[in-house]
Amino acid sequence: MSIKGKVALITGAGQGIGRAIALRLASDGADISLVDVNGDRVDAVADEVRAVGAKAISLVADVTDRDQVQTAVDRTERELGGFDIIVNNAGIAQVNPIADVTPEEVSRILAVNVEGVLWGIQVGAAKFRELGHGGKIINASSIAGHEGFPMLGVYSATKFAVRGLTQAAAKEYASDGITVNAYCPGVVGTDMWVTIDERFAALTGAPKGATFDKFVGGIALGRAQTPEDVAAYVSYLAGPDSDYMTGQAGLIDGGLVYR
Ligand SMILES: NC(=O)C1=CN([C@@H]2O[C@H](COP(=O)(O)OP(=O)(O)OC[C@H]3O[C@@H](n4cnc5c(N)ncnc54)[C@H](O)[C@@H]3O)[C@@H](O)[C@H]2O)C=CC1
Ligand SMILES: CC(=O)C(C)=O
Repeated sequence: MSIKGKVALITGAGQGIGRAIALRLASDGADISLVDVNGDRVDAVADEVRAVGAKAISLVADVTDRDQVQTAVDRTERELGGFDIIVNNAGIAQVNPIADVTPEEVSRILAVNVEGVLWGIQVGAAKFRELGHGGKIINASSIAGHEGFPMLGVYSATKFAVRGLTQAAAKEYASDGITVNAYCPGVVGTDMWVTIDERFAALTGAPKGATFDKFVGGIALGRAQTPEDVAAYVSYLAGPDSDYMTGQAGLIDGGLVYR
């Protein structure tokens, strides 16, 4: 079944997993609103989406600012003629042992990974209600939202928080015909993992690439995940085949964490 004719907004769409989701939902038939703090990157992805044959707009917005999220959702509806799916994908990682975490770091990662998702849920659901129809809200959690990893403690806390928000929102918005689910990727070879690996190397003296290889070594399917692997699951969550699913945070990690 398809999402042909639907409009999807994706945050953090300038690269990595967000870019792959945009291209996948465009191939599935949706028009795409691409949101990121990096305007050049999101413009380039919009060109790629148009090459697939979908309509695309690129919007610069910081998900930590509710007003900017509101403007992005309003412009999406106005410029693409609807609003049906929001993917709250934008996120950042931080690597630090709990002993060394600073208040500034905590504030920043909570703002992006938790508040950013919260505003996307709140503003997105309000727009679905205003338009008088249901919708799909899809949030980025992680394997780190199911299991705490050393040096990734605060990041893990934010991704557990996304699962909590997803469950609560699923219950609050169910009667509006809005479903709320999360995706929990494993080890995806994006810039985020380059940064994580470099930071582990700097903190522990591990050779560059060793931390990434160690995580990948634990994956039952024997390879790192691609952004397209994640996008395939988000395609299911965005489409009608998942209409009877809400409040879930599914692991899509090649068999790394078992819950
Ligand atoms: N890469 C991985 O292995 C995994 C990633 N994830 C999650 O998937 C999501 C996407 O990750 P990646 O594509 O790997 O990351 P990435 O670092 O490659 O891309 C993130 C994008 O989000 C944008 N962004 C960052 N802060 C923003 C803000 N305040 N407002 C708007 N846009 C902002 C960045 O400019 C960038 O384009 C994140 O939520 C991440 O935590 C979850 C599990 C594994
Ligand atoms: C980047 C990430 O989500 C990890 C390490 O689970």
